[in-house]
Amino acid sequence: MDKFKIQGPCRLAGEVTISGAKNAALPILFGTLLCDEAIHLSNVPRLKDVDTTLQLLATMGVDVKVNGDVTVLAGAVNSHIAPYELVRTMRASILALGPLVARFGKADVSLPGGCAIGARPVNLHIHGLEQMGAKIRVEDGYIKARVDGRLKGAHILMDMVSVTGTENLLMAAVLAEGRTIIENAAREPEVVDLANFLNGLGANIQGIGQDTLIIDGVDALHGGSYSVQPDRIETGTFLVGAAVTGGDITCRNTDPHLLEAVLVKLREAGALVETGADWIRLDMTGRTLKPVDIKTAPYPAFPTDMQAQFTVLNAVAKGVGQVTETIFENRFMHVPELNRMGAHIELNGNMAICGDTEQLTGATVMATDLRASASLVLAGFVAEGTTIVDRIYHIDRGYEVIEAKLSALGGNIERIKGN
Ligand SMILES: CC(=O)N[C@H]1[C@@H](OP(=O)(O)OP(=O)(O)OC[C@H]2O[C@@H](n3ccc(=O)[nH]c3=O)[C@H](O)[C@@H]2O)O[C@H](CO)[C@@H](O)[C@@H]1O
Ligand SMILES: C=C(OP(=O)(O)O)C(=O)O
Repeated sequence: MDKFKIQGPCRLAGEVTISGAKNAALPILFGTLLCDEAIHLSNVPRLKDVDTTLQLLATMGVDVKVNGDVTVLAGAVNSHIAPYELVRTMRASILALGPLVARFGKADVSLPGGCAIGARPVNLHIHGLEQMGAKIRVEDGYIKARVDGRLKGAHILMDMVSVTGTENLLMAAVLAEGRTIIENAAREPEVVDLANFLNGLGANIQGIGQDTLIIDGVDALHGGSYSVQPDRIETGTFLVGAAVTGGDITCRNTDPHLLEAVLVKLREAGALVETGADWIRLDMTGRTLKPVDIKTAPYPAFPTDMQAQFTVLNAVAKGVGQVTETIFENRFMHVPELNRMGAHIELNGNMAICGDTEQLTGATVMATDLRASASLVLAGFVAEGTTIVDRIYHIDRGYEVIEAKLSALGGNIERIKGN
């Protein structure tokens, strides 16, 4: 297993180009299953999760060409099965369910395995599809969905805000007969990107970006081209990196409107933040980092995928900052590791109280999920001495060439190849 070796302290400064968003690219790639004509996608990040998705599509008979951009032709799909071997490495594989059952009337998708950040059930995905007429059994670890003919439009009230749940039902509704209304839909920018992509192929979705989506089903989608939106979480991670190292960075090819809640908190933390149409600069030179209270919640509130990075910010800042996690019940796996590096963070239920830290010191640390791993890398830049971050396959799932981007910004980080 690969590891990162980080020699701290170091300061991040310079320019970095932001990649396409993982959490938008994945649903869009699964959305190509809805259409039998060629679809050309640009700004697709080169990530482990994208490779897994392309592999999954290929096992179903989809023709996939990667040449910088990605061209997908799902004209000759010959399998409706998403097998455990691939699904276990990536929870987003559940997004095969809606498109397969909508277009082919059948889908066997392995239940995603347990994940470190919480139980993450998929009851809302299943219940919504049942309301649209699918018969669903869970058997041998697989969700098996069947429908005779087309799915039927339905009025669906989701009792929790679920990002991939909304995406699955949205994709299913696009080819269903009649009108589907999804209430309490997720409003995350990645849901918006998926909906815009589908409308570009001839879908009829209204209410995009709002919590009620109205979808009038169409008989078929046509081919087309789409460029995936910038990754707001990658952007936010780099910005926090500059904030905690007293740095000065500019993120290019990004969109400040996608991370307003994060920028508010970075300014509150004392950073100078400037934005343009497609760039964000954060300058912390000579400024004092202040702790900020954050509480994660569905968009447009503060994103759970930025919680671990802000926990590091609070650990490093002078004073006490409170981090409340309301989305996932087990998303503080980075806290004991940060404490091993000298942080003073106390866990109390879904709250982390981050006290004053004299100086973080390098240590060997292990992370169990993607953003936790990223937060440990940022902590390594602040720490005095050598930090080894183990199990970085989590990072490779979601950050494109992260060590190259961070090195170019002055981060002293190298990958140690494992077996
Ligand atoms: C690939 C992708 O886009 N992943 C993102 C997506 O995950 P994901 O879509 O899995 O997260 P959800 O929005 O579904 O989860 C929100 C909450 O709803 C619960 N829930 C969800 C579905 C369901 O059927 N039943 C249920 O109880 C979950 O356990 C969780 O407590 O949104 C999360 C919340 O913004 C992000 O952290 C992930 O990065
Ligand atoms: C939790 C995340 O991803 P996933 O839903 O794919 O596990 C994430 O992107 O932070």
